[in-house]
Amino acid sequence: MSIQDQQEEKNKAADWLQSVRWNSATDSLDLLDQRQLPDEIVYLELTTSEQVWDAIKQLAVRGAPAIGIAAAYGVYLGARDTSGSLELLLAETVKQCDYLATSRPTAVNLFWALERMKQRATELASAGGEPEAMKQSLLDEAKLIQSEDEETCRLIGVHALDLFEDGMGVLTHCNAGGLATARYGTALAPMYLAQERGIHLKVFADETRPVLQGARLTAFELQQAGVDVTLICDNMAGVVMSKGWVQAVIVGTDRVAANGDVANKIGTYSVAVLAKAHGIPFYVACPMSTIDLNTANGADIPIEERHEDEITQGFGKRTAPKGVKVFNPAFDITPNEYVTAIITEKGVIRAPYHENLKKLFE
Ligand SMILES: CSC[C@@H](O)[C@@H](O)C(=O)COP(=O)(O)O
Repeated sequence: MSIQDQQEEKNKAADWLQSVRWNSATDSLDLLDQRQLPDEIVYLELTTSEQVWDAIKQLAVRGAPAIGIAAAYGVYLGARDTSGSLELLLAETVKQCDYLATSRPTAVNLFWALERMKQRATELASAGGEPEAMKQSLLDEAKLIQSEDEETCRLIGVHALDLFEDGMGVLTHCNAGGLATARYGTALAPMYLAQERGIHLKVFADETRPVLQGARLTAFELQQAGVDVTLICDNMAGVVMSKGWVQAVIVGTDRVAANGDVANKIGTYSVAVLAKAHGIPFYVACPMSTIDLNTANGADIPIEERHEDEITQGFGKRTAPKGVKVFNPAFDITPNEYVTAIITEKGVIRAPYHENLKKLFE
């Protein structure tokens, strides 16, 4: 059975909540609408690349690896109705990749996945053959991106768990869990593996203002899995650290620059500073596809700014005066000196990041 078929079998049999699911019966992308969690489990049935673009923009699917996977399927959806030659199909595929790349700017996994789809399309077109076969191969590539991510996340979990001990308190920010990836997550992968192995970790989940990925998603998925999780407001991280309840912080990331600066959900930088002040290690977990050696440092990472309503009337209730000035960056940069280690599928990387990140790709 090919890896793509295995992915589809897994999808059918999944006993965990999948953020992204290819539905071969309807030839559609079934996306878990994360905006509706934890209240409702609703899958959107997407059949066009415009719908995928919108789902990424509106955070129906979010988290760097999951965005990349969804976009890869979006390329297929956008290109599949093209009729005519291989050249036309290639041109349409490239157009779809460029279009989907405009949905969100920070997570480099989006651009990584789209580049991979473009390269695959170029290879297929130059190899010749039937356009229909090329379309199928594009779909297979998207499935491959998804199944590889599952394995990658599991490996990240294995390496990260080596840094933790039974009974430790671990704080996390935002959601870098199964919902943000194909499965397991990055920062949450060691928590799932710890549970499989009977190791007890006590997780503190920051609620993560303004759109509460920590409360709605991290607390939800860990609770569903039976992991010991305590939800705190973002401004409580200092107090739980000062009480000695946290022995490690672990977060995901949307992009790691060549010098080890890390972009992640707004508020991550504050957590890193607090961790340093309390002598607590601050770990960043990510697949290698999140490391961007073409971006020299954090200042060069584009930071998405989102609508002011997320702050002034998030979830439909007005909580700030109309017309007040608002600043709403979705991400911040944690400078590399705050990062104790970066955990990838290939192992644990420590400073000097400039050299060690580069070595990772050699
Ligand atoms: C494994 S997901 C890593 C990051 O993408 C995650 O921590 C994060 O910041 C997500 O932000 P979001 O705006 O919800 O897409």
